Amino acid sequence: MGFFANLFKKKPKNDKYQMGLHKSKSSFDNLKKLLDESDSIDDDLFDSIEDLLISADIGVDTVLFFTNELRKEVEKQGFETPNQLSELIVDKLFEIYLKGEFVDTTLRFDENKTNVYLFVGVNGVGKTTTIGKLAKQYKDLGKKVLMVAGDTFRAGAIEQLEVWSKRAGVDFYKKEAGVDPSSVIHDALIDAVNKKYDLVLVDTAGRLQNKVNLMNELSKMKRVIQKLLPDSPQETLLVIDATTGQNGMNQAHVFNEATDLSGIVLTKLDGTAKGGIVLAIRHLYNLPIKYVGLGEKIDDLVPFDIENYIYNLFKGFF
Ligand SMILES: Nc1nc2c(ncn2[C@@H]2O[C@H](COP(=O)(O)OP(=O)(O)OP(=O)(O)O)[C@@H](O)[C@H]2O)c(=O)[nH]1
Repeated sequence: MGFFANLFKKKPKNDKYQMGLHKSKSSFDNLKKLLDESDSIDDDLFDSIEDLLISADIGVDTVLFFTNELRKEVEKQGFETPNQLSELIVDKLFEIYLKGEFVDTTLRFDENKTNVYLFVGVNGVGKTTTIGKLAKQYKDLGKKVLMVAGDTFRAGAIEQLEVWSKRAGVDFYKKEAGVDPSSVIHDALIDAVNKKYDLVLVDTAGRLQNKVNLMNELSKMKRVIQKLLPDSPQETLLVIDATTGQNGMNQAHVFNEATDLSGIVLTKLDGTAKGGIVLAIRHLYNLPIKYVGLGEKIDDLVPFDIENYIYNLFKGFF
């Protein structure tokens, strides 16, 4: 059974996905309109499909790869009417995402240990908000959580994180602004281990300097963490704002080269019609998207689920 048949039999349902992908769905509805209104499968149709998918931010390289695969399959299966393409498009999008392997989107969490998650990414992408939302989820699971203000650079960052720690009902560790972030992390971790915290969520400064500085700063933080906790950080998550499109892709490129990322949190998916960035990131960087932000409220962060994602983009098609 193909991905398509499986998916639409199962009908994965999650209201948050449905609402959060509302804008992106409109881009994909245009694709349906295009297939409905076209008379034949020809180069013009493929060009229009490419334009539509590029406008949904799937990215030029990924789209060209995708339509190439689509053309091959159309020829192989002898399809003639545009509507026959719908199922094939769903199957091929899955293939692009899965690449023939199981994509593990769970966050690594070692029971009976102090786990450390490091959040990196440029200013304003939603790091603080994401840390607050995730803190609440782990707290609700009964875990002892500490939020650490590792962004000592930007005025206001420490206070903003503190507000979120209160909202989530978890503890907070800070030093004064301007202090070396690695020293904050070091002292926070000693405290966290002594007090048996299950999870430490570390915010980091979001300035995108040159790659060498970024690399040095991140590797210093990791050295400090690993000296105290050799298996940590369990996760180094790059936070990307889905509304920034190709800019977000460039950030993925720079951070991926500067440090070992374990995954991505894609925020503000609710605020864009360009939700296709999910596929571009996966196709080009092989990084799993582990969580997506689907709104500003504390509950609006959900584990990324490719089935829910594709189902909610294609729901009106069939
Ligand atoms: N709609 C929507 N807004 C979000 C989401 N995540 C974060 N935001 C908003 O994005 C803005 C920036 O979020 P922050 O968490 O302050 O971003 P940051 O990366 O910590 O920024 P700096 O502290 O400047 O580095 C805030 O207004 C958030 O409410 C999301 O998933 N959806």
